[in-house]
Amino acid sequence: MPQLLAPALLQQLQQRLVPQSGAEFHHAAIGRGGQQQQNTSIRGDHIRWLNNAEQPDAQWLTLMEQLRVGLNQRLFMGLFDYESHYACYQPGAFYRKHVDALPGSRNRILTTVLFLNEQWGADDGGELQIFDMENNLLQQVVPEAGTLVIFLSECFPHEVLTTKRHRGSIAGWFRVSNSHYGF
Ligand SMILES: O=C(O)CCC(=O)C(=O)O
Ligand SMILES: [Fe+2]
Repeated sequence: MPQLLAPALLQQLQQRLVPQSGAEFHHAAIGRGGQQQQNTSIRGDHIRWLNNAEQPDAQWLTLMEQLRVGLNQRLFMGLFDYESHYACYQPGAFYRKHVDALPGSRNRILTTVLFLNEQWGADDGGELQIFDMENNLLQQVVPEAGTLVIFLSECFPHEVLTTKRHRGSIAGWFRVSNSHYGF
């Protein structure tokens, strides 16, 4: 989906990627909970989780809350909550092919990626490639400001190609509550 957001909100979200904005980024890890580890051979981005007590984070989270309610009403997806982080990829960074949810874990259901980069060029790299479960390339998405990508977390392996420019995005996940299963 290109250009979904109001330009003013997009601009404010872009500002949060500027190092002087006061926002602290840290090296992203892979795995969850106690199994988290840094592995720069798999991903090289720096992240910061969005905070509902700050702007413009709250505006983005409000939009995603509206989407969550809409999806639940129309598609009965039972989405329980949403978490998201800003991600900065410096030149040379990438995120190798992965899925955002382990099959069967039923925690992360739907992935969103909003891109924050103005005038991305054909030679800038950093495209998001999306595959099916047989490893066929389905889409190659240019990380241009305002484009929002949404896909089922368990079903679409994806990869961020090595970027030649600073590359900003907000990745997020609609989740179901694990405690809703097994009763
Ligand atoms: O920034 C992107 O294009 C996607 C990042 C990603 O796949 C992730 O954080 O899981
Ligand atoms: Fe991912």
